[in-house]
Amino acid sequence: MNIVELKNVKKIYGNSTVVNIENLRIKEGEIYGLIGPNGAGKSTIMKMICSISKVSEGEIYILNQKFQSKSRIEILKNMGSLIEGPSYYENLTGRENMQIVRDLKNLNDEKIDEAITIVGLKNQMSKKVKNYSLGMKQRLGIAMAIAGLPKLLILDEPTNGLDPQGMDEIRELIKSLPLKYGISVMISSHILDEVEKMVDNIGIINKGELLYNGSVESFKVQHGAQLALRTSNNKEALFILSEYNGIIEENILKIPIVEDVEVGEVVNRLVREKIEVYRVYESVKSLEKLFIELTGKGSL
Ligand SMILES: Nc1ncnc2c1ncn2[C@@H]1O[C@H](COP(=O)(O)OP(=O)(O)OP(=O)(O)O)[C@@H](O)[C@H]1O
Repeated sequence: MNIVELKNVKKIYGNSTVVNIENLRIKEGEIYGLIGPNGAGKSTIMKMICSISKVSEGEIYILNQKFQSKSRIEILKNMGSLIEGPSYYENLTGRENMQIVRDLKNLNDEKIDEAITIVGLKNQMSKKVKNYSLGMKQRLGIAMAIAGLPKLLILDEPTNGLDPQGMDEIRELIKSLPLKYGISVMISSHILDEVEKMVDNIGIINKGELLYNGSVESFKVQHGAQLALRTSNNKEALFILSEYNGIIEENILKIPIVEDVEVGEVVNRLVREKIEVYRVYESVKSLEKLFIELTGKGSL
């Protein structure tokens, strides 16, 4: 089942269309990464999914239910979100903040304890939030969003500003949510390497449009896999294989991936020209590089 589906969704501000998505689907049980540079439209998409911002055109379905004013409250019960930072009270303790969430969401203490345990803040509840580290604050924000175990959790750049250890903790936490607690996750980021490690599928977005939607692996195969060769004379080899428009990077000759049969031919041609081939392997570009190629600019 799709947990989220966007059909021909547009967000228009005045004369500018900042989001224009024909089709975007997130399956139940997956972690989906929405990736794009600043201003690409990630927050706007998430806000529309959470019904914080109105859709200008098109339809959004959550768990196959169309978002309409009459179904809104029922649908929102199945969702938790953390968009534009958690909204906690710095001068209150973690527990007091969670008690506010308990009352707002009409939950019991058990549900609150469950959320606190999932995010690993059980021993930090009596501290005031202003004394929390940034990572702890993010985890508290996630606890607030997952209290009551919603079916879908929406996180806008949750690892922003965290140190590597804090990032790792949040990543591990997010990774545990679908299998252990049945929570599907939609997460946005402009730092691709971070997301790559935890998502099942990605949507690459630029200027409000979805440029790619699918697995990280098939994205790499479609856009990034190359044949890498280490030879006795890369420059000569590059010339011999000139029709491939290859490049030499760090002493490795790289050409766009060719069929298996063609790989043999490529090697044979080089050997015939007295070039020794020491190594042949498939090299995959980093998502960051692919992203720059696809959008024409860096993501940072
Ligand atoms: N209330 C608004 N009025 C007019 N334009 C807006 C409004 N909110 C957002 N935008 C525009 O919509 C575009 C998408 O913004 P959005 O915040 O969704 O991008 P983003 O991908 O989340 O980027 P960031 O990571 O910087 O938050 C931007 O060009 C932004 O200027």
